[in-house]
Amino acid sequence: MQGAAAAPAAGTVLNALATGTGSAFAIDVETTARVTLDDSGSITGAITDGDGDTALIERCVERVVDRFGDGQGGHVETESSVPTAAGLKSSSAAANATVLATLDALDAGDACSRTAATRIGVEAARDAGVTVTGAFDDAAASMLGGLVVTDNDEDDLLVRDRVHWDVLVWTPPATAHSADADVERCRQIAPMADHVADLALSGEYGTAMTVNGLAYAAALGFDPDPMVEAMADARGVSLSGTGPSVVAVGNREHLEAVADRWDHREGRTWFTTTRTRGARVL
Ligand SMILES: Nc1ncnc2c1ncn2[C@@H]1O[C@H](COP(=O)(O)OP(=O)(O)OP(=O)(O)O)[C@@H](O)[C@H]1O
Ligand SMILES: O=C(O)C1=C[C@@H](O)[C@@H](O)[C@H](O)C1
Repeated sequence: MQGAAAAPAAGTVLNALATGTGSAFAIDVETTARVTLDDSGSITGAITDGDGDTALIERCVERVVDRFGDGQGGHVETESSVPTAAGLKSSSAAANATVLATLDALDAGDACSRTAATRIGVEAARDAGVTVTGAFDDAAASMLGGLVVTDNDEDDLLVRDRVHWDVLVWTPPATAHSADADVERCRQIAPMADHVADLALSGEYGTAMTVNGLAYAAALGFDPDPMVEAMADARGVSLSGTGPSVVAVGNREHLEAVADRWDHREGRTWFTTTRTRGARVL
């Protein structure tokens, strides 16, 4: 019994750590998961070309088998072009790809809606301790594609919209695991997060992103300079997730000027686009 699926990474409009309301959009880099199920009764995981923690993907297989299978064991392996712990939702992409690949292996894709599949990955992320709120915002953006606004306390989708932006990403060499973020500091900026939620719910995504980026950079101790350097040429720019990546959206011509300014920075500055298509079975 074999299955395979791929899911995209995402960038942030509103980080949910302050209030539980979050917003994110899918970007065109993805993680692929291949799942083989057998009668061994135990589940193992591997990351191609990586030695990261496989607890999340193993837990995803386990949760899907518990619900739709018959006690199968097996193996899951992911391959990814999404940098890990960089703020680009690598965990959500890995979880979604694994959940869909396992459903595919069980031939149970029709028995589980995409929203239900997203919630299984979110529960697995909570089990594995790689998230603060469950990150239903990141997971829904990755699973459904486009831009979402969500209530992460209830794992509810509030808005799904299509956006068509070029996206410039600066990924510094450092990493920052979401689970290690200073949640108390983030809660102190709740009034700003409420304002960002209002902007996002009225479709002012670019401005929402920029206010979010400045507020979270201040709360989490990141340098606001890359955002200041982008503001004149980007529709919106934000620290993504709990950092350290910074994501600017707009059109390519204007973002080239931002890329020139970011190029001297340590790490990688790279272009992608938003993505309307979410996760897919291969
Ligand atoms: N390709 C992958 N295969 C398996 N597990 C992965 C993969 N990518 C990420 N993970 C899991 O997700 C964890 C990283 O989650 P974390 O939330 O810290 O990073 P992120 O999702 O990239 O960041 P953010 O939530 O700020 O966007 C890793 O420790 C690992 O357990
Ligand atoms: O772990 C979490 O709960 C989160 C992590 C970041 O990606 C945030 O952007 C997201 O809103 C919530």
